[in-house]
Amino acid sequence: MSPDGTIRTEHLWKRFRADRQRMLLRDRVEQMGRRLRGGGPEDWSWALRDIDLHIEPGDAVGLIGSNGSGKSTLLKLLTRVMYPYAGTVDVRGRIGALIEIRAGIHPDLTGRENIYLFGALLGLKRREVAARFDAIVEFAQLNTAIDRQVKFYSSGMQMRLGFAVAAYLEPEVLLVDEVLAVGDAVFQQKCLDRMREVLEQGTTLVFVSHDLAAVESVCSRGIWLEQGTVRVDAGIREALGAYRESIEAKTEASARVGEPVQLLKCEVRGTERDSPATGEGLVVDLVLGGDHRNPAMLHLGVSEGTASPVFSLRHEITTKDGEARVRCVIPRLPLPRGRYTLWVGAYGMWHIEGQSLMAWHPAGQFEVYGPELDPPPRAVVLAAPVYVEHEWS
Ligand SMILES: Nc1ncnc2c1ncn2[C@@H]1O[C@H](COP(=O)(O)OP(=O)(O)OP(=O)(O)O)[C@@H](O)[C@H]1O
Repeated sequence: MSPDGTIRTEHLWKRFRADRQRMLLRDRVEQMGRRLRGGGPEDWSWALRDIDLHIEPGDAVGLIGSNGSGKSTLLKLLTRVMYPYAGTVDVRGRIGALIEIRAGIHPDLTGRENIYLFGALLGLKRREVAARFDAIVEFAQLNTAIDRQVKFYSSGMQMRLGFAVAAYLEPEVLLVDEVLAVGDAVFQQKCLDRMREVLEQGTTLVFVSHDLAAVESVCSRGIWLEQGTVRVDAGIREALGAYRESIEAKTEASARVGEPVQLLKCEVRGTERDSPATGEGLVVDLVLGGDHRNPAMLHLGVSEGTASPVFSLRHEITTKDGEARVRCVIPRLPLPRGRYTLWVGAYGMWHIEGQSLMAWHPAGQFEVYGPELDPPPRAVVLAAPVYVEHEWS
């Protein structure tokens, strides 16, 4: 028999009625028409297709993937708030889960009652819950609100209570979906710290988040879901690298034909040598084309792959005779060693300010040579890599 903390799924399939999703009027009319014509087969869409997973006790797994790829559905099947269409789910040991803010929290009960109820559901004795009660209230920063009915809590308070309960009642498996989306920065940091603590105690963690830096800082294994199937299951860096590359490729693939401003050429190099290096000069040469006569604002950004740049710069341009040549020189590049993506976009300044003339898109990748960043302490997540010149004495 597998030890507590093991998660195993075999040939897991889950489907939903497509018409259960939000429908437009035109979809409803079409659906009614189908029914009137004598029914016809129901529309199903597969949220998970043949998922085989094996997670060992103490593993820290980051579940990543675009919206609708099946991450939340997979967590719901693991907690059994939903059942699969086919296949088996086997999760050993007590499960602490924060899947939806309100999941498992009863609005008419007070915070205190919810904590005891949740503990009882996990099979803990009242005494065992009492021993952890103060830690939960302190973590969730609820103080006197703990004796108020949960329906009067803000969504942030409910989330804090939900996470504290899930993470402090010593589960053997902790499943966490997007906790970072609601809390403020300090609370996000506390959640990440707590996840690391429970991992050190041997708990198995499955963490879903779109905050890839946070996932990387907590997880050692990454599973990338795409359209309900496992696309990559590997070490966290490898999985995140592959996922980031695919995001870029997709953005690039969404063709920019027909836009008023076109990027005709883009070159990135160092000033001292061809390859850019930390603390040395960087030159970006761009040639833009198009028939846009009015001035436009050109934005240029550098990212680690996702559309959110580490920094962005802007410059006013005008395309004369259908062309504009722009050079941007950054005298001392503040980026550590790594692979980066250059993003560009152009936006209108007159008539309709901010109108997209060339959508924000990746224009190319470049490698930076130089020192690696000093690793931060375990409890800290770096949002973006910046190399800061410094001296110690
Ligand atoms: N209760 C439901 N009824 C109908 N369809 C659903 C239901 N729950 C999920 N789906 C569908 O299943 C697919 C997977 O959804 P899921 O919420 O698991 O994705 P996700 O990867 O968690 O997305 P996100 O990153 O947006 O949270 C989507 O197409 C979604 O519309």
